[in-house]
This record gives sequence, structure tokens and C-alpha cells, in this order.
Amino acid sequence: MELKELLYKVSIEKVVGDTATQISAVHFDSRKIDKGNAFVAVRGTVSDGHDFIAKAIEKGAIAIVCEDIPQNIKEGVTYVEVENAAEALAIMASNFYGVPSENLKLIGVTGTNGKTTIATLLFQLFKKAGYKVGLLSTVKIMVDAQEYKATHTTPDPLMINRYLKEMNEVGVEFCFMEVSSHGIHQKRIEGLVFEGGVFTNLSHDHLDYHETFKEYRDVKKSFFDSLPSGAFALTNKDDKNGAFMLQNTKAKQYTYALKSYADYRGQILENSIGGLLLKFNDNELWAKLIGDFNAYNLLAIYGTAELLGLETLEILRLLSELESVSGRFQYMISNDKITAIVDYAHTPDALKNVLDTINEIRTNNETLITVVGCGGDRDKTKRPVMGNIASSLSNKVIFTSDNPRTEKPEDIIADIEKGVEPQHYRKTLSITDRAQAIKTACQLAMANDIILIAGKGHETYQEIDGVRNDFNDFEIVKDELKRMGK
Ligand SMILES: CC(=O)N[C@H]1[C@@H](OP(=O)(O)OP(=O)(O)OC[C@H]2O[C@@H](n3ccc(=O)[nH]c3=O)[C@H](O)[C@@H]2O)O[C@H](CO)[C@@H](O)[C@@H]1O[C@H](C)C(=O)N[C@@H](C)C(=O)N[C@H](CCC(=O)O)C(=O)O
Ligand SMILES: Nc1ncnc2c1ncn2[C@@H]1O[C@H](COP(=O)(O)OP(=O)(O)OP(=O)(O)O)[C@@H](O)[C@H]1O
Ligand SMILES: N[C@H](CCC[C@H](N)C(=O)O)C(=O)O
Ligand SMILES: [Mg+2]
Repeated sequence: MELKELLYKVSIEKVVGDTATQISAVHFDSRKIDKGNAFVAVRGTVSDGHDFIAKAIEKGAIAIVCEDIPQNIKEGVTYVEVENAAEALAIMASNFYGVPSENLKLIGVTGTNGKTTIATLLFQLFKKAGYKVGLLSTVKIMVDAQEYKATHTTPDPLMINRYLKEMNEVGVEFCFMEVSSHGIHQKRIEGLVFEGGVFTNLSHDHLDYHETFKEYRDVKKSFFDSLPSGAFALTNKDDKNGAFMLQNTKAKQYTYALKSYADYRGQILENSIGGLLLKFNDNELWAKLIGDFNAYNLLAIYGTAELLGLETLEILRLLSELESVSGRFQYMISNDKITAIVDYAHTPDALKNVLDTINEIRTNNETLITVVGCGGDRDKTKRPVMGNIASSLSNKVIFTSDNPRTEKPEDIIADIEKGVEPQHYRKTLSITDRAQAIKTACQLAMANDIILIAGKGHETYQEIDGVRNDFNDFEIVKDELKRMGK
């Protein structure tokens, strides 16, 4: 593709050289550059892509897209100065793959919690309805039946557009994607043509990355600001930031709510370990998913499916068939009727939700044993808050490691313990080794008790000191209960 075609819609400040040159591929990592490629120099959080321009040229780059053209110009290389290189990269990625988001209906789901659940269940629902569907999620990437490993919640723009292109090739009609705040902030979704946007909720998260809650909120809002007028924007009216998200959007606005009047109104009639009995607008339905928060997720799915043109009765029928998403309130019941739940709750809000839900639906005097930790090299302020929530809402708590990454596990656990109030001290113990912590929970559990293992959900590894070892909460608890004959 010619460089000038690749740059269509990119806001350009200066060009040195010829834009009629043929470009064979686009990269933002100099290490991936090959002959005839374009290199986009992005300023990152660790290093600056501009420092790798010379390296990229050495490896064969014939076009450089950057925010500052270097002093030393190399003969035969075209330099393009742009206002924002990350934004240029995303637009170029879309152009390179032929604007694939235009050839399907792309729906973005954003908010602190519920993105994976909603996107994955929409994928399942549309698949059951007979469509070819795509999914870009934290857990996995699906191009119709073909599964790929996910590295990010919202991948980089080259990856997004490559998968969308592949979706085009196999005739995918709908694609549901998670839109993370990092993804929006780093312009990974720039240039994508969305058919709709869905907002879940907003709470404390990622304040290591975004400096203030306000900035985090405004980043999320900017996704809705950028939706085109033909798209729809569906928001949660019960969340205090729900209305704010749509303040400046050009898209058609719709709301869903359990507590107030909305376009898509829901009511929880029954909430038990067996599932949810719900009323959506005027129709009742049973769902296999558990907990208030899933009532919100199901309602958002219902609204989205209606906005995308599915028949109401068909949606209701398919909603009742949906199964829980891996690592999202995934549970098993042992021979002794011990319920073990694995959940990805890794934020204070999600942890509180899960514990409230379990406390709501438990019937007898069972003991609730929670196993939880917090990730290293991530938001530290959430640690004591999560320690407080876990210890006040469970009967016993085992604090342990999540993914310590480069931090010392004991230091992370000490931060968590700081949030425990004195009257709860006797309930808690700390075991650094996560497998050992889970096994201890199994030892402590008696018939009918409930074990919650929070924070890692679907993850199949544990990252310690940069090394990812195989690790699966669900497998460990299942095997251990079986081994103990419980
Ligand atoms: C903090 C963060 O978000 N970092 C992302 C960012 O990398 P960065 O800014 O740190 O990059 P950098 O290392 O500073 O490098 C700057 C530039 O120099 C280039 N470079 C670097 C070295 C070299 O030799 N040559 C070269 O060209 C790099 O390719 C890059 O373009 O841009 C990269 C490319 O898109 C991402 O892969 C990377 O994600 C890292 C791995 C990450 O862990 N991100 C997490 C926090 C994240 O994005 N999470 C959200 C979900 C959060 C949630 O909701 O739970 C997600 O969407 O997954
Ligand atoms: N609508 C919701 N409101 C609050 N909590 C929720 C909601 N849906 C799910 N949760 C809780 O949050 C956890 C994460 O859910 P999910 O993976 O769907 O969210 P996410 O937005 O994709 O998160 P991430 O940003 O980590 O990918 C779940 O395990 C559950 O405990
Ligand atoms: N998307 C989240 C995942 C956190 C999951 C938790 N298990 C951890 O490792 O901290 C993040 O990158 O912050
Ligand atoms: Mg997710």
C-alpha cells in the first residue's frame, strides 16, 4: 500500500520525502521491522519510540511516522511528523487492513467491572442465534470458531485490526470487544468504526495509571464522545457516572436500570444459588447466572441485543441458556456439598459485590472462607481496602499472593493486612504460597461451607519475578477437595 493511502485521515504536520512509496507493513516496535516497512515512533510509559528510529531504519524501515523528525535525515527514507503518533498508528493500522471495522457491527463494552462477562455472553448469545461472531476480550479472542490467546483486554491497534480483518474474511457480522481505559488512553481504538458502546459501571481501579478518579472517568467518557451519530450508546442509569458518560455523545442514547426508570428496566424477583428470576420490561426469565451484578450484565446484554435488532422473545430464550464465563463466579459443589467459587474479583468493588452476593444467597450457617491477594506492580491503594472488605464480609480469610510480579509477596500481603479492623484479626491468616493457601481453605472447610478464591479467575499462570508458572485456582481447589475425599 502507498504511504499516502496509509496516512489517510491522519493529522499530519510535516512531510520530508516521498509519500508515494510502497509500504509492506506497519510496526511500532523497531525489533519487528523488516525491509520496506513503516515505523511509527510512539512515546511509551517506559521508553520513547523516537529513540529507536535509527534502529528501525537499520532494519529496513523506509518510512518513519513520529512526533519529532530527527536531526539526521537518511536519504531514501520518508519522514512524517504527526501531532500524536499513537493516534496515527491506530488510524494507519485500520487503513492497512482496509478499515475492517466498517464491514461488521462492532460493539465496545467499557466500565470498571463486567466488560468480559457482557462481551463474552453477547458473543455466546449471537452465536446461539445463528450468527458468525467475533470477540476481543481479556480471556480470549474469537474469530467465529477460531480461538486465539489474549494478551491484553484491548490489544494494540495492529492486532485489533488484524483480527477484525480476519473476521471480515470469514463473514463475521457482529464483533463484541472490551474497551479498557488503558486502551482508550493509549489510542488503541482510534479509527475504529463502532456500531454501539455499552457502559457498565465505574469504581476504584487503575489509579496507579490514571492520576485521579476524574481522569479515569474522563478517559472512559471520551469513548462515548467519539461514537458517531449513527451508533447507539447504552448506559447504566443506576451508576452515578452512567448519565455523565453520555453527556457529550452524538450517538443515540439508551439506558438500563434495576433501581430507576429506563429504556431497559429490570427487576430481580429471586436471587439464589440456583440462579436469577428476573423481569425485563414486562417479561419474566430465569437465568443460570448468579448475583445482582449479573442481573445488570444480563440487562445490558438484553438492551444491546434489542438495539442490534434481535427479537425480544428470542433474546429472552437465549439469555436463559447462557452459562457463566470462565473465572467469573465459576463454581463447583463437592461430595460434601462444599461450594468452591473462583472469581476474577481483583478490585475492591468487585470483591465486595461477590461477597455480598454470596452472603445474600447462602441459606444455612455455613462458614464462608475467602482466599485472596493483590497483584504486584499495580495500584497499591486498593490493597488495604480489599483486606478490609474480605475480613469484614467473610467468616475466615486467608491472605495470599496474586501475581506478585517484581514485588516481594510478603510486602503486598502486609499492605492488605493493614486494612483489617481489630475485631476481625482472629479471622485472618496469611500464607504466601497461593496453592498452599487454597489447600488450607479446603482443610478448614466442612460440609456445606463455601470457599471463595478471588482475584485470578480464568488466569492459568502465576507471575513471580517475571516468570509465569502454570497455575489454575479452579483446578487446584477441585483436585484438593477430591483428594481429601470431601
Ligand atoms: C503500561 C501500558 O499499558 N503499557 C503498554 C504500552 O507499552 P509502553 O508504553 O510501556 O511501551 P514502552 O516499553 O514504553 O515503549 C515505547 C515504544 O517504544 C517501542 N520500542 C521499545 C523498545 C525497542 O527496542 N524498540 C521499540 O520500538 C515500543 O514498541 C513502544 O511503541 O503499549 C504497549 C503496546 O500497545 C502495550 O503492550 C503495553 O501494555 C503493557 C504490556 C501492559 O501491561 N498493559 C496493561 C496495564 C494494560 O494495558 N491493561 C489493560 C486492561 C486493564 C484493565 O482494565 O484491567 C488492557 O487493555 O489490557
Ligand atoms: N456488572 C458488574 N458490576 C460489578 N461487578 C461485576 C460486574 N460484573 C462482574 N463483576 C465482578 O467483577 C469481576 C470481573 O468481571 P469481568 O471480568 O466481567 O469484568 P471486566 O470489566 O472485564 O474486568 P477487567 O478489566 O479486569 O478485564 C467478576 O469476577 C465479578 O466479580
Ligand atoms: N487487568 C488487570 C488484571 C489484574 C488481575 C490480577 N490477578 C493481577 O494480576 O493483579 C490488570 O492488569 O490490572
Ligand atoms: Mg475484562
